[in-house]
Amino acid sequence: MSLRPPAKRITDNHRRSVLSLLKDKTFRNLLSIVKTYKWYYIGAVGSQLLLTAAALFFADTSRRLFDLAPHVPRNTLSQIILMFVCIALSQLVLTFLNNWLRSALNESVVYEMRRSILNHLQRLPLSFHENNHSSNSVNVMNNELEIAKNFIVYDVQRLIALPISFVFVGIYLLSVHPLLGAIAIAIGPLQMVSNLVLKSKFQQAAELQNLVTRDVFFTIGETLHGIREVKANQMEDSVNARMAEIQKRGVAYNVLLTNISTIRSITKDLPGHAGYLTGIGIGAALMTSGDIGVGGLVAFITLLDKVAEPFTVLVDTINNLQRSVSGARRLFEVMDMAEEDTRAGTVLEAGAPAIRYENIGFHYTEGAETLRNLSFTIPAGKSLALVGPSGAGKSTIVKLLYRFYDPQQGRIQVNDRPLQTYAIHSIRERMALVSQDIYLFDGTVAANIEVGKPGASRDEIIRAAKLAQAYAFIELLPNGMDSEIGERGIKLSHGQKQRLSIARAILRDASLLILDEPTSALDVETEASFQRDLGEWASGCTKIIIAHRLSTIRDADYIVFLEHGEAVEFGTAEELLRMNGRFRSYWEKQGREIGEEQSVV
Ligand SMILES: Nc1ncnc2c1ncn2[C@@H]1O[C@H](COP(=O)(O)OP(=O)(O)OP(=O)(O)O)[C@@H](O)[C@H]1O
Repeated sequence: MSLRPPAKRITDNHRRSVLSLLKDKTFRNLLSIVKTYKWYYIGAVGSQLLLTAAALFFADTSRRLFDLAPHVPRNTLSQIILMFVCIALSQLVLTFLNNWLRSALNESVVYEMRRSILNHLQRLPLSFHENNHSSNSVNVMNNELEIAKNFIVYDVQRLIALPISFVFVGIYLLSVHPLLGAIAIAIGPLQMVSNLVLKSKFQQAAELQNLVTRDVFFTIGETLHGIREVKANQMEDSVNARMAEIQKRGVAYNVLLTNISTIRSITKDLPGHAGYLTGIGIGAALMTSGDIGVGGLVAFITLLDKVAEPFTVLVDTINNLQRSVSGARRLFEVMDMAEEDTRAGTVLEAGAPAIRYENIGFHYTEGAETLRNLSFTIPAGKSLALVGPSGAGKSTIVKLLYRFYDPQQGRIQVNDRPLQTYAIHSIRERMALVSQDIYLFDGTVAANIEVGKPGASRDEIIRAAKLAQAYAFIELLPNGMDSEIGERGIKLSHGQKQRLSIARAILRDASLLILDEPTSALDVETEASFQRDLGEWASGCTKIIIAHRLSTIRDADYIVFLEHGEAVEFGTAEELLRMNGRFRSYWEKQGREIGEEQSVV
C-alpha cells in the first residue's frame, strides 16, 4: 500500500477575472443547473425582496413614529403598533419561507448532482478508473460538488436579489436626506476596495488548506482500505507520522488563514464603522439645524446595514464564485468525459459463442506493447486456457473481450462478426466472471449472490450456492443466507468468498464464462468437486480459463501459452506436452513446485 498523497494541484483558476468567468463553459454549465430549479429561485428571490420591503416599511414606520414623538395621537399610535406587529409577523413568515426554499433547493441540487455524477462515473470507461485514484472521484463527489453547490444554492439568488435591494434602499435613504443617502451608498464601494487587501494571499492559503484536507481524506481512506496490510506490515507508526506531518501543515495553514481573515475582516468593516460615525455626526448636525427630524436619523441607522450589505455580500459572492468555478471545473471535466455507449449495436444471439482473436496488438501506454500479433480460436461451447507467466497478458486478453479496452491492431470476432458491432451491454450480459480478485459488496450472502442475476428468486440463489459448493458453509452462518458479510466480505475466508463468486456466476446463466484463477483459494477436495460440477452447469458455455494451477486447465479443450504478450504455443494439453517446448517446461516446473507433476504427465 502506498501512502503517497495524490499529486498536488494548485490552480490559478480562482484568480481569473470575474468577467472572463461569464464566457467560461463551467460557469455556463452551473447556470444550466440553475435553470432546472427556476421556480425555487423565483420563490427564494421573491421572498428575499419582500424581506427588504418589510425592512423598508419598518424603517419608514419608525421614522414616522419618531418624527411625531412625543406627541403621537392615540389613534395614530395604535395604527403604528398594528403596523409593527404586521411587519414582524410578515418577516417571520418570509424568513421561514426563504429558509425552507433554500433548504429544499440545497437538498435537491446536492441529491441531483451526486446522483448524476455517480451515474456518470459508473458509465465511464474502465480506463478512467484504472488511471484515476478512487479518492479523486470521491473528492469530486464531496468537496468539489459542495463548493459548486454553494454557488448554485446561495450565490445565484444573492446576485439577483441584493442589487435590487440596494437600489430601493438607496433611493429611500436619498429621499430621507441626499447627504445621508450618499454616505450610506458610499460605504459599499469602499468595502469592495478594502476587500482587495491581502486577497491573493488569502486565496493561496485557502487553496493550501484544501490540499491538506484532501491529503487527510486520502490517508484515512488508504489506511482503512488496506488495514490488513497496515497491521501485518506494522505500518501504524508510519501512518501516524504521515498524519502528524499533514496535521502540522494543516495547523500552520489554518493559523495563517485565520490571521489573514482577521486582518481582512477588520479592513472590510472599517468603511462601515466610518460611515456610521460620519452619518451619525452629520445626521445630528442636520437635526439641530432642522433639516431632518429624529425619525430621519433613526431610518438612516436602521437601513445603513441594508444598503451596505449588498456590497459586502457581493464581495463574498465574487470570492466564492471564483472558488466555485475552479472547484466545479474538475467536476465538469469529469462530467464532460464521454460515457461508454453500451446499448448501440446488435444483440448477441443466445447460445455459446465462437470467438476468434485475429492478429491482436494492444498497449495500455504508447511504446509498451502488452499483446503482440495474437491469434487463436475458441469454437462455440469449447474451453480455452490461457497459461503463462505473471504479466504475460492473460487478464488483458479478457479485458478486450469485455470491451473494457479496444485493441489498437487486429480484431476480435464473435460468431464471425466483429466484436465492435455488438452492443457492449449484450456482450457483458452473456458473460460471467469467476475471478481471483473477487469483490463482495457490504450486505447479505443472498444479496451478494443475487448480483449475478438481479431479481433472482431465493430458490435460484440456493441452487447456485449448492452448485458452487457454498451452501454448506452458508448454512452454518448465524443467519444463513441473510447473514451480513461485512465490508468487502471481511467476515469470510478467501475460499468462502471465492465460492460466493462462483455462485454469482452460476446464477448469471451466461453463455461465455471467464474463469480467472477460479479455484486458487479452494482446497483440493472442493476444487475437484468444483471441476466436476463445472461440467454440469457450464457444459453449454464457451469458457476462457486463466490459471497457474495445472489441475484447473487439465480438462481445457485448447491451451494458449503466452509469453510477453505473444502466443508462443497453441494446441491441446496433449499436443503441447508432446511438443516438448515452452509449455512443457513451464508445466514441469510448476508441477515440481506444487507436487502435481506426476498426476499431470
Ligand atoms: N491498466 C493498466 N495500465 C497499464 N498497464 C497495465 C494495466 N493493466 C495491466 N497492465 C500491464 O500489462 C501487462 C499484462 O498484464 P495482465 O494483467 O494482463 O497480466 P497477467 O498475465 O494476467 O498477469 P497475472 O498472471 O499476474 O495476473 C503487465 O505488464 C501489466 O503491468
